[in-house]
Amino acid sequence: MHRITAYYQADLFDVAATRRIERAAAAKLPAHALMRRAGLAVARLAAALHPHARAIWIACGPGNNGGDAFEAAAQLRERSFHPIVTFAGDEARLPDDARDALARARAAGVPILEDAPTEHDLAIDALLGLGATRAPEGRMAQWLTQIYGAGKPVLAVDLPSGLDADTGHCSFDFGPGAPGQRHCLSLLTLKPGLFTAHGRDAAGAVWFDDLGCSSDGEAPCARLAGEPTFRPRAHASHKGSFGDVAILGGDQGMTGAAVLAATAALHGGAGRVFLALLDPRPPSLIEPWPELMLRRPEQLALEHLTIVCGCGGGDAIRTHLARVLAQAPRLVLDADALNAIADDAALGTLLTQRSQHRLATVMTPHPLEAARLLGLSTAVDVQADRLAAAASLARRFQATVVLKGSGTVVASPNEVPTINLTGNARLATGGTGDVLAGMIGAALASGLPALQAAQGEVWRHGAIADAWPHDKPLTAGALAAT
Ligand SMILES: NC(=O)C1=CN([C@@H]2O[C@H](COP(=O)(O)OP(=O)(O)OC[C@H]3O[C@@H](n4cnc5c(N)ncnc54)[C@H](OP(=O)(O)O)[C@@H]3O)[C@@H](O)[C@H]2O)[C@@H](O)CC1
Ligand SMILES: Nc1ncnc2c1ncn2[C@@H]1O[C@H](COP(=O)(O)OP(=O)(O)O)[C@@H](O)[C@H]1O
Ligand SMILES: [K+]
Repeated sequence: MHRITAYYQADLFDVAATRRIERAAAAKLPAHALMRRAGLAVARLAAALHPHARAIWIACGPGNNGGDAFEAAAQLRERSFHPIVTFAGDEARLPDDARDALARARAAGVPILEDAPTEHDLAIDALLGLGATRAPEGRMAQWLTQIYGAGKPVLAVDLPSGLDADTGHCSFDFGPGAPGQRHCLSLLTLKPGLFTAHGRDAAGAVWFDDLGCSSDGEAPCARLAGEPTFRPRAHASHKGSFGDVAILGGDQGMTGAAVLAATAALHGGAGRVFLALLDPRPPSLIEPWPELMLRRPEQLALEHLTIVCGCGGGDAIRTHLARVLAQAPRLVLDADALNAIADDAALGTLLTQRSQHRLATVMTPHPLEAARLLGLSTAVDVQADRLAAAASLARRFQATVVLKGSGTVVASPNEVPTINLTGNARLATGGTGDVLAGMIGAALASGLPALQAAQGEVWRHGAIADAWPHDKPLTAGALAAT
């Protein structure tokens, strides 16, 4: 068993694959062995995290997720803890493994109660796991509110109950947990829903135990990206070795977005950075950055540059897009460039054709921009299945897609998508997306392929935010200059 961190690379499996892995594993083992292992893992983690917990409330549901926790209750009782089980199910309809585990909990002397205890030191959420088919209601919903709203530590078995394992979509509002308060032990496989959309808030710290079973032969539906490899700079290098980036954006009133992308590209290591503002009379925003070189948009030699296009672009970006899409060898499309493409099928076709000409493209939509590109009405439709949305955009436009937000997804045609675990809600402040676009531009300019550039810079952008001092405000300007 180990804790999952942002540094860790791992395969993620959806519910269908996990079910197949479970069946294959169970077929090779004696009856109930898998559930005993699962219960033991839960008990060990609970004891390790909260060795002094007196009252441990274990809320068990009607399926095998509850079964895992009956077994954990028996194991905790044998270790001299005082678990109290409440059961939201029908004993006569329990699956075989869970019925056996319930008998073991009773034999160990664990009280099985109807009502939630008035107080607890630790709650174990085992109401629903992979088999959740609808929103928890009635007693289950009430217990979940008590478990996640009490401000007390929670350990979720396999999944926070009601969290969709494939998508991270929640049918129950878990709200945010205090740091260190929520833990989730994922069993047999790691599931993508724990790491994106609402998953990170609901689960808190994720732990993994494969129960001694192999997932070989099953294809992962996604991967945790893990830390990118460090790219050393050769001593024998010069500014031409790291490429030229041009930022094309910054219409009237939005020049700041383009300046943020430019300064991020500069600090991201680009050899030279050109700033081509769309605002014909820009305010003197760039004075603190003498390294930036100002150009008119039509002066840019597109065919020799890495272009970051669209930050603060407004409507004015539309007149430049056809030329940029046709000529730029390496291109990051952000913000208003994406909105323009969503509105204009001819631009969409030019974008799709780039891959045939071996021109590298990274698109960096937030959920609403992704929805527009997919012809969906709201960001909620994208958030309902972020992996599918990113993969669908990558396929449609034959480009690398960075779908931003908690658990940023990076997808490329014919590649397993990755989920990034760096970053936090302090990034939810204006301009941080422009900074990311500039960073990816610098990585593309240095010669990295689109997918590698996107994965690496998404990781670094989030890692900077994670390391940000708590007493210092995180602004996009400061982030760009780091
Ligand atoms: N077998 C083993 O050895 C191992 C099993 N493992 C464990 O098993 C878990 C999967 O178990 P599972 O398939 O039984 O599904 P689980 O999530 O417990 O519940 C299904 C039940 O809930 C019900 N139900 C659904 N939604 C509901 C709602 N909103 N409100 C109320 N009821 C609702 C649903 O009823 P139905 O939808 O059919 O009406 C059905 O009765 C997995 O997550 C892992 O913890 C692993 O540790 C490996 C070892
Ligand atoms: N809650 C969050 N957790 C992790 N990252 C976040 C969160 N909120 C925002 N971010 C990151 O911050 C950036 C915001 O980008 P974007 O939405 O384009 O904002 P803007 O247009 O203001 O630059 C993205 O990289 C996104 O992934
Ligand atoms: K659960």
